[in-house]
Amino acid sequence: MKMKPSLSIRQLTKQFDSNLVLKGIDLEVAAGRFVVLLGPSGCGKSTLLRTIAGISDPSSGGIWLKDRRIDAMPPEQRNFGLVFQTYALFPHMSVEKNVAFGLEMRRVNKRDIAHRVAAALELVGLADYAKRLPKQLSGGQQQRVALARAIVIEPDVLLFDEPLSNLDAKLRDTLRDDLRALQQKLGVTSIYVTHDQSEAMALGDEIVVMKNGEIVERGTPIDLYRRPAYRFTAEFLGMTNVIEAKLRDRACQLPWGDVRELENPSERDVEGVAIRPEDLAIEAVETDHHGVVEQAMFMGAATHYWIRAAGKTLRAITSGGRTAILPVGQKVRLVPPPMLHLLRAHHPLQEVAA
Ligand SMILES: Nc1ncnc2c1ncn2[C@@H]1O[C@H](COP(=O)(O)OP(=O)(O)OP(=O)(O)O)[C@@H](O)[C@H]1O
Repeated sequence: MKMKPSLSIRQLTKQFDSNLVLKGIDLEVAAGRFVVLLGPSGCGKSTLLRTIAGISDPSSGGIWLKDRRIDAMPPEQRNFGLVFQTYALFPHMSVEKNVAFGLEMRRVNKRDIAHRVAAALELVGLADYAKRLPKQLSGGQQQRVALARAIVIEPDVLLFDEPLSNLDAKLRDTLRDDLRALQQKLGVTSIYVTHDQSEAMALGDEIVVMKNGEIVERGTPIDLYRRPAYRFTAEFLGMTNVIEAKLRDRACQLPWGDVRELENPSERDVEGVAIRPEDLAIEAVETDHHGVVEQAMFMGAATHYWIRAAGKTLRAITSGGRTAILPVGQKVRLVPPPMLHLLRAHHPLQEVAA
């Protein structure tokens, strides 16, 4: 397999009129890595992806593919494969013609085109659909055609902008798993935009968390989930409870009196401790309670609780559906894990600016 290049984005900004949508993005994507840009609507993920694709020009900064600067290059010369939320297939062309289009533009010879189109359709599981028109396919199949069209050109980089969001839940999971397997097989450097945290965790070698046109932090899904530096990441990635606690040396005291050790006691500018809902056990009690069940929702594999305690609503998730569900109004004790993790309030750029 040909070695795929890395991608470097340096000090990239994008301004629409007076609106600074990207505020100096620095991002390295190592060769063959699958990096997910995750953040709430409007944080600039799509703008960043479109700038990498060359559909949108940066206001300042640069983009390098290995050591070749590409930000002034027209999109068609970048050799990037793009897959968008809307499939953007040519409606009057068959599946194979749609997939062949990029190769015809590159003046690849006919025999090679036929061979490569067949191989790409095989890879996305559509070998039997070559002669169909897009309208004769389901949404999931149309997105597979778009994927075949993106990979058939043997791209240096694959760019995805919420490609699964028009599909229903079941199809979305299947296509997500297939997409990941395909990316690993091809080893193509990939950037994927989503606002869905579970999609980001399932797909990414790394997740880059964005907020207001800036990168908050990046890391592997496990690191960001288990040890986020910032409150924003913790809340965006796992509905984490953030609790104001009194800090005492290497430990903290929770509002209901319990004392717990800290995983990262030397952290500065902290906003609270993190307790993920699945780590917060609850016990029904009659006296000495910490909180009261505000809402309970049975979800099959788990039951989700909203507990009113310490002046706020905390989330708790208990696994298994075998035990009885605690009723609304039930008094409970909260049992957090023995070791807690401190969260920082500000993200790095704010700290630099301060
Ligand atoms: N062509 C444009 N002209 C003016 N403003 C734009 C343009 N494109 C995007 N914006 C603005 O840039 C900001 C970031 O938009 P962008 O689409 O990149 O966000 P996003 O994180 O991808 O959100 P979503 O998930 O909703 O697409 C928004 O405030 C948006 O209104």
